[in-house]
Amino acid sequence: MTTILRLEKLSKAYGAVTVADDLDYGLVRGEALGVIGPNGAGKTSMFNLITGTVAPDSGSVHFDGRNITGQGAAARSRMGIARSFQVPQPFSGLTVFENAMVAATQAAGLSGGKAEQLCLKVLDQTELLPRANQFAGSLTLLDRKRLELTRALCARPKLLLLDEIAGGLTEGECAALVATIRNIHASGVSIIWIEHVVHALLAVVGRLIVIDFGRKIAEGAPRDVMESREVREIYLGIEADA
Ligand SMILES: Nc1ncnc2c1ncn2[C@@H]1O[C@H](COP(=O)(O)OP(=O)(O)OP(=O)(O)O)[C@@H](O)[C@H]1O
Repeated sequence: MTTILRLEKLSKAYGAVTVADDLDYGLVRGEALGVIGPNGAGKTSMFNLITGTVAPDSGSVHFDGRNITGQGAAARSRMGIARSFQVPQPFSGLTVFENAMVAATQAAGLSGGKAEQLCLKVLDQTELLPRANQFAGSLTLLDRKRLELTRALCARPKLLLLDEIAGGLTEGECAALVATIRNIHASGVSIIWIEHVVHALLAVVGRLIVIDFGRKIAEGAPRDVMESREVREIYLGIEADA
């Protein structure tokens, strides 16, 4: 078992607001890790520190055997780190296929037939192939989320960061999205998934961490973590001895 990602004593503050406080954990290659925590706990900031759009005040990020702390976002993307955003950000005036092609050419650096082949493979995996010629702006919320996954996968990532991708979906749509994410994970991509829709998260991840005020306050098997005093007290806002 090798570690694909390691955060070492990572800290970041915006003035008085601490978004990362000595964050320290690793991700095994091929693992799916879930992240939960209250609003404003610093979860998205953690993704910004991993993707390199934000620099830490101290600590380091290691990916695929290299210290990448000094690397920018573009370099990290080329190394194999991709993310989906909380609010899907497709090019609405382009078709689904064209959106995928932008990612395959810009992020994966492919061209011509190779880029097209990758797009078709990913669209099949994300179940968007039947919508390939539809404008992104006309997609349902579920399909916009699938397009967000498609764009991230067309960068050919080793590590996929999912930021609250299940929010706003109906139960049935959520189940369909979970099936797609399980499929992506089964193909070998390592995943870190931040999610408030906990039952969706638990259907995919093998380990869970809890972040509060930028600190990792619990970590372990999902069921143990969900039943822990820290989660009851801080995440669910229930007194531990209630
Ligand atoms: N660039 C910034 N400048 C100043 N404050 C920031 C900046 N980015 C984030 N913050 C603040 O840091 C805190 C953590 O934000 P972050 O988005 O990381 O939390 P989160 O856990 O992802 O929250 P949510 O679950 O609501 O998405 C918030 O109080 C936010 O307002």
